[in-house]
Amino acid sequence: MKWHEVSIQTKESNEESFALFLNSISKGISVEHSLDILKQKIDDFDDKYRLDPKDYPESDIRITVYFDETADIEGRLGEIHDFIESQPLDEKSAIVIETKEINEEDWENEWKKYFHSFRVSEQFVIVPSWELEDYEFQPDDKLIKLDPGMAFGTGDHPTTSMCLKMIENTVKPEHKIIDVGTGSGILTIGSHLMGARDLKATDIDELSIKVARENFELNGCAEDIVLETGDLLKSETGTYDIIIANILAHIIDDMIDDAHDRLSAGGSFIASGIITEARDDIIAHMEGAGFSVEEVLEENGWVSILARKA
Ligand SMILES: C[S@@+](CC[C@H](N)C(=O)[O-])C[C@H]1O[C@@H](n2cnc3c(N)ncnc32)[C@H](O)[C@@H]1O
Repeated sequence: MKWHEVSIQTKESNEESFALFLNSISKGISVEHSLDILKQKIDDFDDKYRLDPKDYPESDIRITVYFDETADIEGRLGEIHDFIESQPLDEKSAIVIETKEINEEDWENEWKKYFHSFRVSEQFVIVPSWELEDYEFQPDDKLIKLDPGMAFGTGDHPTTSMCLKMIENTVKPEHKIIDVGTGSGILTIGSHLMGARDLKATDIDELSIKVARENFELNGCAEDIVLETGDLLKSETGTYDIIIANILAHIIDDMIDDAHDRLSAGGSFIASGIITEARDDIIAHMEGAGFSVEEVLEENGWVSILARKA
């Protein structure tokens, strides 16, 4: 299978606007940071990784989207140019757009250049499958082994890492959990590492289901997880102690009432993928539906909310 790869280099301050827009016209995005930014974010980055500056974006970030071979790529590029024209973005004239056609197998190798092991929370460490042998972990580390393939969820996006922090503090072995929009499966794997064994992961995208299945096997947790294609909570009939969803604000908004219905008394809703501008509306909707908001994390224009059913 061939894919059209479209990558956009720009300022980090434009990430949120691009992420929202590109997620609305594609199945998912990846974001790579420049060497300067990575060095700020990851301790001892220089020592750990062999650095070839050619592998990293020259601008702050490079956002990449993939369209399958049947997509009207000229039309998509037109939409991207219209978006740039119409939005108040920083340093528009410096935005660089590049396109290329790639084979699926090549794509998997491209990923490996940019995706490295890193600590995402006190206990969770993300380790790509090809770095497993080299990673020197601490006794209390909980390793999420990952090969994200073409699914969203490497852990380096704040919407994912904030969920993992909430999972670390909330999930107990006795909890029954559903991860809606599982992507690479990362949040379900994190929940399994916290001891939960009654787990369900769903996604609307078949490719994510395939990647999640492979990652569950890589982490030795596939047997404890029901993995299914699904649209939000629409066909769910069970009751859960924790519902996790890292999608987008308007989609989270659509599922608040169903989440309340599907939670046991005292159950938790971990909702992420919410832009700061939508935070207050989402909180108001949650409170109106009968939730009490217990924790709000914010990073880089993104918000994650932990709400409890009374
Ligand atoms: C931002 S990614 C999150 C992936 C992963 N859970 C994480 O935290 O990194 C959102 C995921 O939600 C899925 N998704 C989007 N709309 C959905 C829907 N209506 N029902 C279920 N999944 C959906 C997408 O296919 C994508 O895999």
